[in-house]
Amino acid sequence: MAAMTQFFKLPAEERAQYFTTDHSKPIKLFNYYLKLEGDQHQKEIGALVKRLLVLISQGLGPEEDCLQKKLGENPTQKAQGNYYPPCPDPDLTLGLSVHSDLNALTILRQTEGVTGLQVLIKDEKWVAVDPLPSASVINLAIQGQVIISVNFFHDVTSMCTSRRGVLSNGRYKSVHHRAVTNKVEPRLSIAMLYGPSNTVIGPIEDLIDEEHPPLYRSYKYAEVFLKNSTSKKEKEDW
Ligand SMILES: O=C(O)CCC(=O)C(=O)O
Ligand SMILES: [Fe+2]
Repeated sequence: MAAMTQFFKLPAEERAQYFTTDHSKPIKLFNYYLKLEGDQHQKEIGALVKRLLVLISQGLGPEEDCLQKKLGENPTQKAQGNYYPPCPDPDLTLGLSVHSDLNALTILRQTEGVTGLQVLIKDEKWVAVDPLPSASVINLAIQGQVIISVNFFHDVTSMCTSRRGVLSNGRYKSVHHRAVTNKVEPRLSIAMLYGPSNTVIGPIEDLIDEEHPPLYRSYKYAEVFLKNSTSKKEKEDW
């Protein structure tokens, strides 16, 4: 968090050297993606991701590595830093507009003591997911739309679920969420995005039968979400 805060305090010209729309660059300033590699933190995240995937797989019923297998041999792992300076009139703008994450799961760290993240729950209500000390927010897109807070040592401490027609549109996306700003405090969040590379996304075979047919067609992840050439409109129509 400290390194990312320093980064966003750099003069704009210095940050500008990282600006690129080339998605193959390991460091890019665009949606502020930074690739994490090889440090202790990444190992902790890897262990947390594995544990979560096993727990979810167990909850679903089949083998405990079924989700890990679904994500393929080389799952992608990226970090996105979001910096929200104080805003004189927070009612006029959002820090990050409403969206769904397009990966399998997101682990989010937020500045302690500063509210910002909100999720959309039933009846179109926005609910704040405030930072808990030493906790991360886990945003899942695997089987539905669930936000879990876990502490960093992997005990699930609280769970706030929001179900808005889970997988009703057959997409591989998380709960709708957004970030609001406030007048006083700057806020930083780091989202660790963990997802498939170019594997085929579809239901786990053990969970489908004649009574429970697939609700959507299988597709290659990269085909739909990662191609820069795919327009927003085409993605929505898909
Ligand atoms: O700043 C936040 O809490 C939200 C970040 C987020 O949704 C994202 O990076 O995808
Ligand atoms: Fe997000």
